[in-house]
Amino acid sequence: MAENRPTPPDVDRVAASRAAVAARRARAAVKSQIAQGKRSALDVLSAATESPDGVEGRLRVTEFLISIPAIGVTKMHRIMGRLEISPSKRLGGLGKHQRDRLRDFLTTRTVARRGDSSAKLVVLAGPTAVGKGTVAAHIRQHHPGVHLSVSATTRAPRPGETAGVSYFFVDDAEFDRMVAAGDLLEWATVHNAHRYGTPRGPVTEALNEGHSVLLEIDIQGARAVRRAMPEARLVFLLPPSWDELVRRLIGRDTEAPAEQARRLETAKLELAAQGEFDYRVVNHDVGEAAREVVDLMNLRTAPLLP
Ligand SMILES: Nc1ncnc2c1ncn2[C@@H]1O[C@H](COP(=O)(O)OP(=O)(O)OP(=O)(O)O)[C@@H](O)[C@H]1O
Ligand SMILES: Nc1nc2c(ncn2[C@@H]2O[C@H](COP(=O)(O)O)[C@@H](O)[C@H]2O)c(=O)[nH]1
Repeated sequence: MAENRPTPPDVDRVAASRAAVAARRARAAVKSQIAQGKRSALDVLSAATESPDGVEGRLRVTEFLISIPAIGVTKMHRIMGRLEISPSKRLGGLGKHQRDRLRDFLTTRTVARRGDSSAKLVVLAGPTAVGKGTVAAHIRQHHPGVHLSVSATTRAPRPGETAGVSYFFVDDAEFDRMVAAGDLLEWATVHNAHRYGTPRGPVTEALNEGHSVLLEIDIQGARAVRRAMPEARLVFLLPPSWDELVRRLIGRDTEAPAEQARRLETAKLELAAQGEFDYRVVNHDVGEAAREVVDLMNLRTAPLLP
């Protein structure tokens, strides 16, 4: 009889295995809440962030994604690759940038799937001097329903530009801080000169509140948004011709000749990237181009690229 009594190590093992079973059941319950729509994936991610060793924090990212309706194994692997998260990671073990990418992905997916046709993330990009800023300013003035993201930049203000409206003008140290804190949805060094970035918070907040958001950014930024938020619509603004683009750049008279030449070199590469975009809009007339872009925010009239 005495030799059948559990020894202390046996008792520990039994307790550990009971705890493991209970933890597995708790994780299965969370997954089924997500699958049945009783709990949002964003809510589970927030709980995992707050308490990395809690039930949600112990969920593997792979099982978390698969429990989301309409995400199967193939799609899950594609998403993991795009978000650059290794399959062994648990929600609570994600680095800040990985967590930000996952949250951005879930936010745009949620907005897109709730069928709110008025809430779209649209990226307007195109070569230098094509008129992105002019078209964006026209949209700000005539289409108040569109939320225009205000970028941060390390370049100095130009005459007529207003801090907090045209850009948030910051120094290098502040830009470094924003990058390190994960405050930027994307950022890039543009024309080999200054850094520009999209503040993350206002974009996700506006989308969650059901507003359309327009980002007027360069092509590197557009590519980064596509990676972070695949539901975003990418619009490429084209000049009526190369000569007109050159005329606009020189006519704007905001860059010295050397900088103009550098921007035109970049413009050739940027024009070659137009095929990566979902839509193209030719900027013959500012009002018409602005209307086309706004139409695209509701995905109504403009044709999809082949
Ligand atoms: N449809 C248009 N017809 C004629 N001129 C235009 C048109 N759109 C913009 N412009 C002019 O072209 C010049 C460049 O426009 P803008 O500064 O908006 O370009 P951008 O694409 O924002 O440039 P960058 O990327 O270098 O900041 C400006 O002088 C602007 O007034
Ligand atoms: N990647 C990003 N590019 C941005 C952002 N904000 C603006 N831009 C682009 O920078 C160039 C130059 O702008 P300028 O005002 O100095 O002429 C232009 O192509 C903008 O679209 C941003 O947040 N991210």
